[in-house]
Amino acid sequence: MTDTTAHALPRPSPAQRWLALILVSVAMFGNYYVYDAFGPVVDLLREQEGFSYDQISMIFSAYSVAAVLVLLVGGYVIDRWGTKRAITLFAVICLAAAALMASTARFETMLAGRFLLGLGAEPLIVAATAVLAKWFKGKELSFAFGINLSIARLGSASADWSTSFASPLYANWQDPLWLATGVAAVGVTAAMLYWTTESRLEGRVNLGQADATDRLELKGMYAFSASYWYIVGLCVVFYATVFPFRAFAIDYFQQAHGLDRETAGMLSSLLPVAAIVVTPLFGLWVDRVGRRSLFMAVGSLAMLPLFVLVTYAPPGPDIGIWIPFAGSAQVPLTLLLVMLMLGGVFSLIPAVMWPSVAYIVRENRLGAAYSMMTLCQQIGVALVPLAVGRFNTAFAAGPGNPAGYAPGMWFYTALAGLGLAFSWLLWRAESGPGAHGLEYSSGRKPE
Ligand SMILES: C[C@H](NC(=O)[C@@H](N)CCCCN)C(=O)O
Repeated sequence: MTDTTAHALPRPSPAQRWLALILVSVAMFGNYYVYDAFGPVVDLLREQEGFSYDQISMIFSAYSVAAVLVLLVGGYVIDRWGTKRAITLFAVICLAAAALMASTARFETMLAGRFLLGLGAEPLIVAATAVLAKWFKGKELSFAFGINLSIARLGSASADWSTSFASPLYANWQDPLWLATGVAAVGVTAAMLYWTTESRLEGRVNLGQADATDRLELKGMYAFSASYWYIVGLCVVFYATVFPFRAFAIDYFQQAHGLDRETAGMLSSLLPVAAIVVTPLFGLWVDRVGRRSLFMAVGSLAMLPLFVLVTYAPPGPDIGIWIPFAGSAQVPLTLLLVMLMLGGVFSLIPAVMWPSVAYIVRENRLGAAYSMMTLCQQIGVALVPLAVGRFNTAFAAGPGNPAGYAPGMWFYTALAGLGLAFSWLLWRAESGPGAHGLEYSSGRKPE
């Protein structure tokens, strides 16, 4: 179909747009569920299969190594195959990865499974973004992105909640991973339904053309401003702290704080649950008042004491919590407050940080800017768990020696300090003459 013929067609109706959004979001739900299904079985792999913390960290990092490699070529696949085929292909890769990880407790197989997951999951996120741009461009695009991310985070929370609603499966390490494979199959089904939907509507509605994927080319990166690189720095240390902490959190709460798996799962789920609810609200607030770099600095400052608190502060009284789908539990006040604070930071920083790039980088370089940011993010997320695993092993962390987890927590604190330094540098740059308007609601200094 020529561009002129496409423009003569009507834009998709709201019902058609929302159907596309739901299908793509279910595919993302499956993606995030599989990613986070590994954390709740860490203790079982250690106890039943004799995995060391070093091996667990390597498995976790294999995702990011694959992500770094695939981010360099993922855009080409999407361009060549089109979003509807690409999204299905990547969802099938996630399904194969989930099945491989569930199939056997051989270290090399698990490593390969997690690597395969990185090859499928990261370009699936890129393809999902391209799909939303196609259907929602000029119509509630930010809101659609927000809903998509909230449904994806529901996948993360559900993986944590599975320690409650699927507790009989946790008699062994394998069954929870088969459940994750089932969820990945639901994701593939959603991706295929999306393929059918788009194919049926082709020639009947004007789906326009998502902007050609602005590929990641290393030449030209020097042209990005210092403010962009400060945001990238914050992105790296922020996610390299939060994602590895989440990966080890359920095991950590069990071993170092004596919680049972269900309670540890519920506590860990507070992070994505808070983000589901609060991220869009922070987004709306910041759009209204601006002050983006200040908000990032405040988020970084709030994160700084949390890992020290969780290590050294007295647990305080037990508090009853209730979470839908997971049930109720008694959790120590200190852990509850720390997780709520971290949930707040996990809502605030992503809500402000990702959109801020759009104010700093020219529109035609945005794709490359986001790809570079994600690539750097994944390098950090690959390296930090290896370091934390090394600390845990070297200091013999375990239920008999909870103090052995402290060096890992100090490492997270050091990263949070680095995040504060990056956001302070950004705030300083954005308060001076070369500012990009991050501090203004409109993104521009009022005349
Ligand atoms: C928006 C952001 N997404 C990412 O950082 C992805 N590159 C990695 C997602 C890993 C799966 N849980 C986010 O989730 O905040």
